[in-house]
Amino acid sequence: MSATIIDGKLLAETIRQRVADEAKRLGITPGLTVVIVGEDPASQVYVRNKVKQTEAAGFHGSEHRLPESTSEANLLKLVQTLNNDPSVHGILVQLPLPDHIDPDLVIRTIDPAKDVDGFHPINAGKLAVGQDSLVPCTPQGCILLAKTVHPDLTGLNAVVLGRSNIVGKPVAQLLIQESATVTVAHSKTQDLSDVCARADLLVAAVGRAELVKRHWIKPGATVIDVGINRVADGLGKSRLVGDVAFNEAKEIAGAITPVPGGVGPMTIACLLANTLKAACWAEGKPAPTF
Ligand SMILES: NC(=O)C1=CN([C@@H]2O[C@H](COP(=O)(O)OP(=O)(O)OC[C@H]3O[C@@H](n4cnc5c(N)ncnc54)[C@H](OP(=O)(O)O)[C@@H]3O)[C@@H](O)[C@H]2O)C=CC1
Ligand SMILES: Nc1nc(=O)c2c([nH]1)NC[C@@H]1CN(c3ccc(C(=O)N[C@@H](CCC(=O)O)C(=O)O)cc3)C=[N+]21
Repeated sequence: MSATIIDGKLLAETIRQRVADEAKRLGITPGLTVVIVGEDPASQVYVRNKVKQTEAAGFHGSEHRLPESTSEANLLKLVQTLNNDPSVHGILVQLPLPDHIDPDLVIRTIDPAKDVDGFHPINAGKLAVGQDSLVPCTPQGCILLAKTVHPDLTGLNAVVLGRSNIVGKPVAQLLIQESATVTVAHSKTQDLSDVCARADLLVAAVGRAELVKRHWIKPGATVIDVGINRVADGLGKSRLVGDVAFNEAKEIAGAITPVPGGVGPMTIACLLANTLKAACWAEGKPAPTF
């Protein structure tokens, strides 16, 4: 039997529409600023989509492109200027940054109230202790996609493959909050395929093209594929694949997200939702949830 393909593009569209409607209803024009240093190709894809969708939602979008050679001090100065600009409700500094810039220092410099990525230690800490915060976008997207299959995640055996601060760890935090039973696997995990094969819900966020094979998946499981990996298509061009070998995985999974068209679009939808939340806080209005 072939798995249900979870349509992230469609759900993302629905959420973006709701966010746009709420902003309009509240009479707020949220402002989102993206800062990009250098020319990382993954970031280019993300920024292209983001800019289109920010404007389509009626938000104010702006972009700062800095050359690869920009100094850390220069970037920190820009972040401080944006922190002090009341028309900017959300600040996103594209990662990865060039090697001469410390990403943790940059993240810590962003005002936590404008940290729409949810990467600041204040926001990571609030998420860990269950306080209202700006929650990382991709992990929020993963939960919303999983809930299209399992509206209640209580008691499910969830395996998160990957333990990064931006995806794996916050996904695990959100799943704990949803009362799933959570295992976090990573590059030091023994018997990785067996661990994954026990999952009712498998979230793959490793950044290894098509690492997760058919036999890693429990029959009927729900698979959320976070990976965005660009590989050669053999015809001199490139295509995107996930961390899951989709064609074989869909033969055994109960439901699976595609790449593209799965988690990626949800990340941007949740970014807009976070920006609206930050704007509501700034204006002293109650923030809607999605
Ligand atoms: N769809 C979207 O919106 C987004 C997609 N992404 C994509 O998600 C993927 C993961 O991103 P990110 O979390 O930033 O990546 P990181 O490289 O920061 O983390 C990767 C994690 O996977 C683990 N890992 C790597 N290789 C293996 C392996 N062979 N076996 C087991 N575990 C392994 C690492 O383990 P260890 O800790 O032991 O090193 C680490 O915990 C990437 O493809 C990225 O492009 C990222 C953000 C948004
Ligand atoms: N500070 C920061 N925050 C991030 O959230 C962040 C980042 N830096 N750096 C790069 C990664 C990667 N990422 C993606 C988000 C959406 C798509 C996306 O929209 N993908 C679509 C389209 C892909 C295509 O067709 O080109 C899809 O999967 O369907 C891709 C990649 C966010 N990231």
